[in-house]
Amino acid sequence: MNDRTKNEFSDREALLYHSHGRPGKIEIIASKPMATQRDLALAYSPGVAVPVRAIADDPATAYDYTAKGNLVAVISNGTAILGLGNLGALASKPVMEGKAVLFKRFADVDSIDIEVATEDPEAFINAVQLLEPSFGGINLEDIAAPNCFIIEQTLKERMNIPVFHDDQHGTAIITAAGLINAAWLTGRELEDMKVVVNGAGAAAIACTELIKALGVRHDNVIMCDRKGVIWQGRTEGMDQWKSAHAAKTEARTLEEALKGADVFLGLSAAGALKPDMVMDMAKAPIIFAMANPDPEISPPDAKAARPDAIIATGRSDFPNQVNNVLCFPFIFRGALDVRATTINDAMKIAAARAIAQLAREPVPEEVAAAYGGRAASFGHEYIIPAPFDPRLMEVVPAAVARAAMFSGVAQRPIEDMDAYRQSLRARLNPTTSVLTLAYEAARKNPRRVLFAEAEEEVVLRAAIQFREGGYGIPVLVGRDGVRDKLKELGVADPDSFELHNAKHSPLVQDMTDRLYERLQRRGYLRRDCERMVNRDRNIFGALLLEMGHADAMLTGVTRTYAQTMRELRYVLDPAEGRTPFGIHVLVGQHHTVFMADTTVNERPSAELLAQIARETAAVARRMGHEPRVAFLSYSTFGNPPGNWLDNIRDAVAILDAEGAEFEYEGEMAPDVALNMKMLAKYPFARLSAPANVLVMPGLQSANLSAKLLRELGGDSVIGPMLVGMEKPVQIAPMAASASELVTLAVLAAGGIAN
Ligand SMILES: NC(=O)C1=CN([C@@H]2O[C@H](COP(=O)(O)OP(=O)(O)OC[C@H]3O[C@@H](n4cnc5c(N)ncnc54)[C@H](OP(=O)(O)O)[C@@H]3O)[C@@H](O)[C@H]2O)C=CC1
Ligand SMILES: CC(=O)C(=O)O
Ligand SMILES: [Mg+2]
Repeated sequence: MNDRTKNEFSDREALLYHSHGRPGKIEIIASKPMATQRDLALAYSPGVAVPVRAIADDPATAYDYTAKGNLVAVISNGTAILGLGNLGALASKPVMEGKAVLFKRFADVDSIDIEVATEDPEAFINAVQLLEPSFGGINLEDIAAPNCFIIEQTLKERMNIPVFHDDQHGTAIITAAGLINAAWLTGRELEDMKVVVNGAGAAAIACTELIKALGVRHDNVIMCDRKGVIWQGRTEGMDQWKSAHAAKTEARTLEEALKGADVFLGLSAAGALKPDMVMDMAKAPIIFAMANPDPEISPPDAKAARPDAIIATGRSDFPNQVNNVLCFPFIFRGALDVRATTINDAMKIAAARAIAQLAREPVPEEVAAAYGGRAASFGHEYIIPAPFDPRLMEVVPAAVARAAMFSGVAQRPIEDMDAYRQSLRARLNPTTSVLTLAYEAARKNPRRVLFAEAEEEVVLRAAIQFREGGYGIPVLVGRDGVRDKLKELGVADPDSFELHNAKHSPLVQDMTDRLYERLQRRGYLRRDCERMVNRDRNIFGALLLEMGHADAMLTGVTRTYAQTMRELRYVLDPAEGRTPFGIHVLVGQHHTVFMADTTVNERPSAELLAQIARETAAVARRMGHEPRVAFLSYSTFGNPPGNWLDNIRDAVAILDAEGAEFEYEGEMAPDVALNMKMLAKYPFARLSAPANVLVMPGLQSANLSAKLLRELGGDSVIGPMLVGMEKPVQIAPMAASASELVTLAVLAAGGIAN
């Protein structure tokens, strides 16, 4: 099934995403040096024996000497994979790997997936309980009811670390948060609401229990399963967990149950709710269709049937994503940080209330972009924060940690809550967040980005991703065969891509006139210009940009950087009063460093070094970092002496004279700039912490360093970003991947790099 109409991607792309490069979504990275014989002697035998003995003497020290305290296992037997049913342990692995990386992405929790091939609850319990030494917490996932209840309850009793069945409690917490807000918006009290729950499995039972604990009355809830209403007296297909929620009612079908109901909570399967069933619901009904990947009813169908409804789904591509991803990373973060022995009801309710409260608060400007084009103020289309809202990381773990401390399950209470909240913020790499925000800003304001080298498969894949991610409209430059290639890449409607080919373009005459006007006094004849327009894709593309057929341009994979720059400069000028230059951004989990000028100016003057410092500091700020600029040199404050230092010293003096409003210092060697211990040897230096903006003394050292880091460094590298051109244009590295190209296209369109 190639399902582009339903999803933002085709099935082929989903498979490519998973198989590309290293198969799967997860890898393990060593957190300690492993370079030398001595490192190995410490990491493994004989050094490792020392922590072994320490842990044997005092088991609590495992949290000090191993990764246990920040490590969660995501464990499944694959009996209820999303709403796809029992497809087995192996088939659940992509989901479990996905959950593991979401733990890392959203809350810096290290996580590993474990698939256990048994449907026998006792065998499953035995397997998991034996894993206690390895982990700080256990996240059970996609295990079908009713065995999931037995499994979780037994493991909670037998294990002394948090055990949390995400489909039950993560879902219940986020459902409760959404429901509290939807009730508030529609002027309802929880105790008066008539609720129909469709599904009677892991998620449905736990959601029902939590909303009842929060005030929804037992008599006001009707639960349905595949056989219809679970009514008091029904015997078929029952178990003790369903019986506990059996209703005293004459209704026997979902349709009957929904008459006059205020709320539909769907935790069942795709398409279970038909539009005509919602017609008889109460005024301003609340419809949470949470089955994944496809909801019980699509939001457009629900909206068409009931325009007055508040509608939520489990998906990210509709407003109001009620999905446990909003909960599980953050609840574990809080639980791990206080070394909680369990995740109890007080912690769950604290998480639900914190999430509900966050949605009611105004969204700060720097977070607004995270909401893309969607409503970002509390209302029908925004009852719940989006998972990539960075405030969740600060608010939810802190609420959970506090509740754990008050309810007496925290083994290591937090002494300074303010400092803890700060440390939570620091765990999120701002560049990752800013890139997310840049992506969302692009979705909010989609621009036309010209991909000048559309014959290249990598460029076409980037253009497809760019369009289907909703980041903007790709404008392609390439020959006619490009449409066949689009088809080969799974695009059903290649004609819907705007393609410019100089061979047929009616714009060539006009372009030639413009180029001739620019170049006639630089020794070019009109026929030279005509040839350039017809033959050079960068010149042709830049003219399209110049003439307003695109808002930004991306090129670079078929020619060297310098050659591409030369071609672009026939058409495009630097922005007034600025000299273009390049920035590489080095992104690690715990640090981000901006390095400039890595691409354009061979020996920058003092004035240019000062401009590079100023503008790179501004880019760093736009990406969420308070800049601390170091002017790098082989020499630190005059030692060793040399002839190349004057420019740097003059650049510092220029910034002094103009009263630059960021920290800067120089000249200094990279180890001084980046290492606090070295920096401390120069107490007069005006950097309060290691530098995060490195202004390089010349292109030789800058370009070499950037390329070495790109090829050898463990961190990921963004860029180079070209800044200072009159029009947003980016030159990608020749070896750029499709996702690197998409990032550059987004940065160009979104203005971060300009
Ligand atoms: N948005 C979110 O965050 C989450 C969503 N979910 C979704 O909830 C659903 C259930 O997951 P989970 O509880 O883990 O699975 P379970 O297997 O434990 O439960 C499934 C339940 O759904 C019922 N069901 C299935 N089809 C229908 C139908 N057509 N009409 C009525 N009831 C039906 C089953 O009925 P019976 O008992 O008769 O077999 C069963 O009670 C999935 O679609 C899942 O994706 C789950 C967790 C989180
Ligand atoms: C979101 C989730 O956990 C599920 O659909 O199973
Ligand atoms: Mg699940």
